Amino acid sequence: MTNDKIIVPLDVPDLASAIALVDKLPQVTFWKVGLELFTSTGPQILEILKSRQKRIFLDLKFHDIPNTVAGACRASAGYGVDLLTIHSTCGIDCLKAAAEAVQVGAEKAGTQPPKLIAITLLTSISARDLAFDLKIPLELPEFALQMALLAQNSGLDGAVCSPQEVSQLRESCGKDFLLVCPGVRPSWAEKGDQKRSLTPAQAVQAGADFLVIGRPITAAPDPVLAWERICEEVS
Ligand SMILES: O=c1ccn([C@@H]2O[C@H](COP(=O)(O)O)[C@@H](O)[C@H]2O)c(=O)[nH]1
Repeated sequence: MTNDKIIVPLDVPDLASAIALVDKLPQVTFWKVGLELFTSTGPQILEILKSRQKRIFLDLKFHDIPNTVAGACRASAGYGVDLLTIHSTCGIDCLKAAAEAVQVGAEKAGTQPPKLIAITLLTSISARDLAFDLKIPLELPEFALQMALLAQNSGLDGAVCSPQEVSQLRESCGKDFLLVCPGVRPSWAEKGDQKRSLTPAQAVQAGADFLVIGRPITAAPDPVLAWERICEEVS
């Protein structure tokens, strides 16, 4: 069974483990490469995924000053990946510079630019963490919405949000703004460090374009069975 809405993260320490996971789950069409694997292997994993006709979400969550982030976005766009992340809290100048940089980088490399999407608020942050640790004086849903609108007004293609905020963001940002949801947990899976989760079916019903689901699949005793159960629930 395949489902193009589900992105599976390759959160593993090295190339051999990544290839083993891709081989174990040939049904998965969209893989996410994040900080751990990219730091350990560099772009080699991207070439391997492309040679297997997989779609790629390069989730490096850039957060720096505009000049530095623009350089990183230009370089990333040259890899021909499908999705790329930056934090909304980089600010408007940085978001605008990043949006322009992916176009320039892709054009220079002769590839399609990735969809640039902004992290609104990490799904591991609770309302309590936001208020008491980060001292943000806005209600969590309002903060996530403002971060999504900042990204949209800066010319980005979409946002990463928890499934708990997706319906509100969909209503405010419109149908063409990509909404990608990590923090998705089937009822039978452990939440781990995810603090604002919903089930796969609930996340899709709420308006998510893509679900990022990792450990419930990759750490399951039988990853293929876990994948099948989730695909069934979503369809
Ligand atoms: O707010 C965010 C942004 C990114 N992620 C990433 O998604 C996956 C989730 O993996 P699970 O194993 O399903 O928890 C992971 O790679 C994170 O880096 C996120 O969780 N929240």
